[in-house]
Amino acid sequence: MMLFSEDVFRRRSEFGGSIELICGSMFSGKTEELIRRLRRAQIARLNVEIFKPKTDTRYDETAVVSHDLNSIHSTPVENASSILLLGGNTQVVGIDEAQFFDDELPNVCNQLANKGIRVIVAGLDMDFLGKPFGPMPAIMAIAESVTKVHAVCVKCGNPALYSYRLVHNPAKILLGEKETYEPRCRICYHID
Ligand SMILES: Nc1ncnc2c1ncn2[C@@H]1O[C@H](COP(=O)(O)OP(=O)(O)O)[C@@H](O)[C@H]1O
Ligand SMILES: Cc1cn([C@H]2C[C@H](O)[C@@H](COP(=O)(O)O)O2)c(=O)[nH]c1=O
Ligand SMILES: [Zn+2]
Repeated sequence: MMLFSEDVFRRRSEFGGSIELICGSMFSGKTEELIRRLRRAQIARLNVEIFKPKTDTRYDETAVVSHDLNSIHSTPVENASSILLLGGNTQVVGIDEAQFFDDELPNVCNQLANKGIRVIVAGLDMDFLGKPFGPMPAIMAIAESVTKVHAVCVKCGNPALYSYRLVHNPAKILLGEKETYEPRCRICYHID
């Protein structure tokens, strides 16, 4: 049984580049799924480079870290174009917290994939208002594979697709964890 559609897809694109997107709310397992795919690539002895935006300093300056503290080394970058400066023998590129990158990110992903690189991107599809977040919709449109993962709604236990902000702050970007956000399903998100 195939658990992830990306596995089916990879058989077809073994020798070519591609873009895979992992999206969902906070606590939905995006980072864990990203790390899982990247570790498998490392086990296959492929040259893997991982990037995250410099602004995301939550758990660690240089590592991509999941809420369960599973981690993998990464390079923090100032903007999307910096990702193109990677070493010449890179075969797989991982990008976490893609929603924080600038609008060049889709173009950067396309350039890498067109060079034969497997690009795996993870990020929030919606902000706390339920609006599409940054470059995520554009990456969705150009990706070969899109995996939407769900957290567990903290109110009712159903699959959650929203990140509910618990504090009053209208800024789009507000780093935080459980004290600031909780994952909620459609019904519980709209209740209050
Ligand atoms: N409400 C929740 N629903 C699902 N997972 C949760 C929840 N609260 C905490 N977690 C933990 O968060 C982990 C996922 O973390 P992570 O991959 O960093 O998520 P994301 O990158 O999507 O924010 C889960 O494996 C689980 O242990
Ligand atoms: C919804 C929402 C989230 N953020 C911030 C909060 C966290 O620091 C990250 C998301 O991290 P995760 O790996 O997906 O858990 O994004 C934000 O700045 N604005 C928002 O609207
Ligand atoms: Zn709910």
